[in-house]
Amino acid sequence: MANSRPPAGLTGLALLNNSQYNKSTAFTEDERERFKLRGLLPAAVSSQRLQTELIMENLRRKAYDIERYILLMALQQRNERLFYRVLLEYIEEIMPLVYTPTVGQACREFAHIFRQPRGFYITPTDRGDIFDILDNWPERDVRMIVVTDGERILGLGDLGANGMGIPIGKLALYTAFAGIPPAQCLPVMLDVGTDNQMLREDPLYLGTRQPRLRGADYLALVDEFVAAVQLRYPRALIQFEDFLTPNAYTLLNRYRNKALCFNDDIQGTAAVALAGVFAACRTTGKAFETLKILFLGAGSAATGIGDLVQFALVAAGLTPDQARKRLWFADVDGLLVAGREGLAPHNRPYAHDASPAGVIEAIERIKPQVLIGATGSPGAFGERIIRTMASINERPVIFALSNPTERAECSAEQAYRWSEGRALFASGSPFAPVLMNGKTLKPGQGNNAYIFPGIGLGALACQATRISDEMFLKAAEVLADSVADDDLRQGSLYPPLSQLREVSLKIAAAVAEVAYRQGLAKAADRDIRIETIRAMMYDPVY
Ligand SMILES: NC(=O)C1=CN([C@@H]2O[C@H](COP(=O)(O)OP(=O)(O)OC[C@H]3O[C@@H](n4cnc5c(N)ncnc54)[C@H](O)[C@@H]3O)[C@@H](O)[C@H]2O)C=CC1
Ligand SMILES: CC(=O)C(=O)O
Ligand SMILES: [Mg+2]
Repeated sequence: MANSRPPAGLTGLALLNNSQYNKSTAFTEDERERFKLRGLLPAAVSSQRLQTELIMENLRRKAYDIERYILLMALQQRNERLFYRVLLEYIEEIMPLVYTPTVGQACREFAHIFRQPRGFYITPTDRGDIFDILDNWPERDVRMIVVTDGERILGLGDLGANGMGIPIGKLALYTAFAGIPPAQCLPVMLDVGTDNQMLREDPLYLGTRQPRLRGADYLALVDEFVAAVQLRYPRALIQFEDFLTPNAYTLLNRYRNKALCFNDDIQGTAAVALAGVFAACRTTGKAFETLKILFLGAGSAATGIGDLVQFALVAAGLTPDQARKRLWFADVDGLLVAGREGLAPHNRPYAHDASPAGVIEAIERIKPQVLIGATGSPGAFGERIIRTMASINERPVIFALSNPTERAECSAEQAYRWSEGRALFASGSPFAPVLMNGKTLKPGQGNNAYIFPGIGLGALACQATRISDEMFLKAAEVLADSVADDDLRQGSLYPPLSQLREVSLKIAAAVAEVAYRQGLAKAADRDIRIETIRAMMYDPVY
C-alpha cells in the first residue's frame, strides 16, 4: 500500500517538510514541476535505493550507537518511507538501534538527545480533558496505540517521561513488520510523574517533576484515557507496555474484557517464550507436556509466560493443577513456596508445597529442562546455575530474557561456554554468533517483537473486539512452526529477523481466524488469507 501521491495543495517547501510525502532528492523531474519543487532541490534525481545507501554510509560512519539512533530518529521525522525502507532492508543492523538495546540508552538519555516531540503526552493536569486534547492529534484514524507510564522501562527501572522512546520504538516495528501505516500509529506517554529522584533533579528532564500519581487518582486517569480512546478512535487497539508489575496486571485485568487491548510484557512475552519452548522440543525430542520449567524472576514477564504455558499445557490435555505443578518460580528471595508471606496474586498459583530453596538447590531438586530468566538483573545466571542445568540436561534450554543487553541474565557466550556448547539459548536482546568447538552457534532473539506486530495486524484486519489467550497460544504455535530446521541446527529457536514481516503476516492470519472462531471479529468480510492481509500493509517503497 504505497501512498506516494501528496494531497492537493501540498507543494514546495511544505512538501519537503512533510515526512509522510517527502522524497527529497528522489522527486522526479516531472514531480518537481508539478509540485513546485524546481529550484528547491539539487539537480541530480536520486532513487530510494541510492538514498538508502547514503543513510547506511552515514550511519556506519558514526562512532556510537546512540548517535546512530539520533540519525535514524531524524530520518523518521523528515522522510518516513526512507526510514522504514532502511529498517526493512538492513533489519539485522537497524533493529538493535531503534529497538533493544540502543532504545534503552535512548530512553535513559531521552531529555538530553531530545530534538523534536513525537507522540502524545498526558499528565495528571489533563484529568477531565483527555478526550478534548486528543483532538489536537492531527490524525483521525488511529488504529494502533502503544502506551506506557515509564515505570519499568525494559530492565532499567523508572525512567518517567523518558520512557516515550519505547512506544515510539514499538510502533516503528508495527509499521515495519506489520505494515500498520505510520499515520495510524500513536505513541502515548502517561506522564504521571516519576519516583526517580535523579530525573526529577535533572534540569533538562522533560516530564512532570513530581512523585508518581498512585492509587485511585492513577486509575481514574488511565480509565479516562481508555474511555477517551474508545470514543475518539473506536477501531484502535491499545498495547500496554512497560508498566511496573502490579500496575501491569491491574490494568490488564481491568480492561481486557472491556476494551481491545493487551499487555505486551505479560502476554506478548509469554507467546515468544512459549514459541521458543515449542521449538526447543523439536531439538531435544522431549514432549512439551512432560517439561518442567523453572523461572528466575517472578514479575509480570515471568508469570505471564507461566500463565500461557499453563494454558498451553491444559490445551495439551493436562488439568490446570497438573499444568501448574510443572511450573516453578524463584525470585530474589529464592524459590516461591506456599506459606511465604506477602505473595502477590499473580504468584500465588505457582507457590507450591515445598521447602524454601536457593536457585541451585531448586534446580537440583526440580530438575527442570527449561530455565527462563526475566529478572532485569545482570548476571543472575551465574556459572554454577548454567553448569547445574547442563549437568542434568543433555540440551539445557536457557532463556535470558531481560533487556537491554546489559541486563541479560547471562550472555550467549557464557551460556554456551558453561554448557560446553550444549545450551539451547535465547535472549531478549541480540547477541552475536559464538564460535564453539569449530561450530558457529547463532542464538535467537526471544523478544516479544516476534509476536506483537502479528497480534496487532491480525486484530486490526478482522476488527477484533477483544484479544484472547487463544490468540497468543496460536501466535506461539505459528512462530514455532516458522523456525526452519536449519535455524534449529545452528542453535536458534527463532526465525531470522529478516523473516519478521512474513512471520507477522502468518501470525496475523492465524489470529484473525481465532477471532472469527471465538466470535471476537467484527469485520463482515471473512477473507483472512495471508495475501488479503498483505495487501492492507504499508509499503515504504516510493
Ligand atoms: N524478552 C522480552 O521480550 C521481554 C523481556 N522483559 C524483561 O523482563 C525483565 C523483568 O520484567 P518484569 O517482570 O516486568 O520485572 P519485575 O521487576 O516485575 O520482576 C523482576 C523479578 O525478578 C526477581 N529478581 C530480580 N533479581 C533477581 C535475581 N538476581 N535472582 C532471582 N530473581 C531476581 C524479582 O524478585 C522479581 O520477581 C525486564 O528486564 C524486561 O526487560 C520483559 C518483557 C519482554
Ligand atoms: C522487550 C520488552 O518489551 C521489554 O523488555 O520490556
Ligand atoms: Mg516491554
